[in-house]
Amino acid sequence: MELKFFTDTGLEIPSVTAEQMIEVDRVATEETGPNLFQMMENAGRNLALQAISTLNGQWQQANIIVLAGSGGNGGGGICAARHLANRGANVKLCLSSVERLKEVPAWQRRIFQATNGQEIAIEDLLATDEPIDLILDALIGYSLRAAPRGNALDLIEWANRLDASILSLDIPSGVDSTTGDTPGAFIHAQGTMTLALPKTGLLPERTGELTLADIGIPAGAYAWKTLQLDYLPPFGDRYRIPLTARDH
Ligand SMILES: NC(=O)C1=CN([C@@H]2O[C@H](COP(=O)(O)OP(=O)(O)OC[C@H]3O[C@@H](n4cnc5c(N)ncnc54)[C@H](O)[C@@H]3O)[C@@H](O)[C@H]2O)[C@H](O)CC1
Ligand SMILES: [K+]
Repeated sequence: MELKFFTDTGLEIPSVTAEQMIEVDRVATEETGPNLFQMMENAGRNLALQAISTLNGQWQQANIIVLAGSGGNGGGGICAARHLANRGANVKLCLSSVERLKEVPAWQRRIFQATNGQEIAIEDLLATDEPIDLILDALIGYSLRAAPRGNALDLIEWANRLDASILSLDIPSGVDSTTGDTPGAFIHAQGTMTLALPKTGLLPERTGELTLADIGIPAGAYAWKTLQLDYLPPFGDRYRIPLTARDH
């Protein structure tokens, strides 16, 4: 099945495999900019705003949990947790693998530690009986390898058992971003905010409501000789736009 993705103004946005998205990231970081810190900041800020919209005016009373992995996906989640905490939201951050945190997500964590938001250990989160309104899923993005295991698996199963609504960053954790396959457990998301371009595996039955977020990548990166994507900037005066996937 091949999916095509359209904005709410009817513009088609090219979709990319994980391999192509990794090349977009390489072109951005090595050739054109923005660098990883800048892209992740845009990802996290957009995710915080998307969380606030999802909570429909109730965000100041809501209990929000951010689940963050050790890579780029987790870094965007930690950044969103900071933006929410900076606005006085009640947000707790749970890291699936503190010891494997990569450099840029570790930097995000360091900044988060200066907010009023709290970090919560996995054991405490799994045992909590506090009501939870919204979970931000930033455990695994396009670098999923095989079925989720270890702490990531425990957190995916925990999140799916609750009544809370789940908003995934880039792709629901456990879903293969190129094929949409699920080699094992995966997050059952009500919404997914994907970054920069839709991924070929963002099947509507897996993503829930799909949103595309601008992380500041310029048209010249998409037109780079190794990519040559047919891309028209879709955002206008917005940073997040609804996307619809259609089967072709
Ligand atoms: N231009 C962009 O779109 C940008 C995207 N960003 C985000 O970064 C992720 C990709 O980041 P990466 O560091 O490559 O890895 P992930 O976060 O996807 O994965 C993290 C981590 O997960 C572990 N893992 C993989 N498979 C499993 C498994 N089966 N079980 C348990 N754990 C698993 C593995 O150890 C990885 O290290 C992308 O999706 C975007 O969200 C950037 O933030 C900005 C630019
Ligand atoms: K995710």
